[in-house]
Amino acid sequence: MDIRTVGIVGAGQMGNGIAHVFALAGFEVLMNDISEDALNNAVALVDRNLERQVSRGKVTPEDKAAAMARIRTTTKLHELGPSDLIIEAATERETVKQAIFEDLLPHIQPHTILTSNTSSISITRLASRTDRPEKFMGFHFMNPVPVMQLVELIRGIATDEPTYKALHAVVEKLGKTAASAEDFPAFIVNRILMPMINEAVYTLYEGVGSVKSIDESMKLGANHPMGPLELADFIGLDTCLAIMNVLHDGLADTKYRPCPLLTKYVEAGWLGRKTQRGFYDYRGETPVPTR
Ligand SMILES: NC(=O)c1ccc[n+]([C@@H]2O[C@H](COP(=O)([O-])OP(=O)(O)OC[C@H]3O[C@@H](n4cnc5c(N)ncnc54)[C@H](O)[C@@H]3O)[C@@H](O)[C@H]2O)c1
Repeated sequence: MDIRTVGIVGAGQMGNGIAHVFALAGFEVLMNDISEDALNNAVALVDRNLERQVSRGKVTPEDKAAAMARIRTTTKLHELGPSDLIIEAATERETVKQAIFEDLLPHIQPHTILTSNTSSISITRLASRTDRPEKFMGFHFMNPVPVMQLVELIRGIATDEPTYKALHAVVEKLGKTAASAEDFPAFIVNRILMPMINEAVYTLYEGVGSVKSIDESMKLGANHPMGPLELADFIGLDTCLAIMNVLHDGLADTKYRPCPLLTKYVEAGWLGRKTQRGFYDYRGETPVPTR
C-alpha cells in the first residue's frame, strides 16, 4: 500500500526525531501532543537538528525547507484521522497508549495502519484493544532517531503480512535498517540493553563504583560510546523504569527487578536530561554527578 501521510502522537524526544526523518524522506507529517509547548519545542528542535545537518553538508537548504514545510502540528487527536500511518510515541504507560488508540478509532480510515513506538509493552495486547489487530505493529525507533540506523519491527500475534511489508518498505524509504523482533517484553534491543543499565544502577547503589567510575569503566573498558548511567539519563529514567517493570512483570523473573535507586530518582523527578537532572546534573556548563 502507498503510505504518504503520517500522524505522530507524542512530540517528546522520540516524536520530534520521528517527524524529522519522515518529513525529510518526503512524507506529510501531522504531529499531535496534549501539550502545545511540547509541539512548539518539537518543531524548533527539528529545525535546529536539520540546520546542523545542513551545516555538515548532509542535507541541502532546499531539502531542509521542504521538510519543514511538510510538518504540521495539532493538539486535536482526531485531526490525525485521514493519515495512512499513525505512530504512537507518547509516554511509556500502557493506559496512556490504550486511551490514545481508543480515541483515534472512530476517526481513522479503513486502510490506516496503527503502530506504537513502545520500548517494551505487548504489541498483541495494545492491538487487541483496537478494531484492526491485523493492521497493528510495533514500530520501534532508536534515540536519537535522525542518527540511529535501526528500526525494530514487532508483529503482534494477529499482524498480517501486507502490514509488515508496508512498514518494511517505509523503513527502506527512510534509509534505515529493519530488524524483526517477536512480541516478548522489551523485544530485542531493550531486553538486552535495559538490564545492563539497571545493573549499572545497582553497581552505584551498592557502592561498587561512583557515577564517574562506572561510566568511565564501560566507555574505556568495554568500548561503549556512552557510559550506562549517561545513557540512562539520555533515554529518560522514567522510561528506563517503565521498561524494567514490563520485563519484571512480563517475564516474572527476579533478575529483572528494577533497582530501588532507579525508582527513587524517578520519584524525585530526576528523569535525566529532559528534567536537567538524573545521574548527572545538567544545569551547569558541564554535567556533574548529581550525588
Ligand atoms: N527515550 C528513548 O530513548 C526511547 C527510545 C525508543 C522508544 N522510546 C519510546 O517512545 C515513547 C516516547 O518516549 P519519549 O522518550 O519521547 O518520551 P517523552 O517523555 O520525551 O515524550 C512523551 C510525550 O508524550 C506526550 N503525551 C503524553 N500523553 C499523551 C497523550 N495522551 N496524547 C498525546 N501526547 C501525549 C507528552 O506530552 C510528551 O511530550 C515511549 O513509548 C518510549 O518507550 C523511547
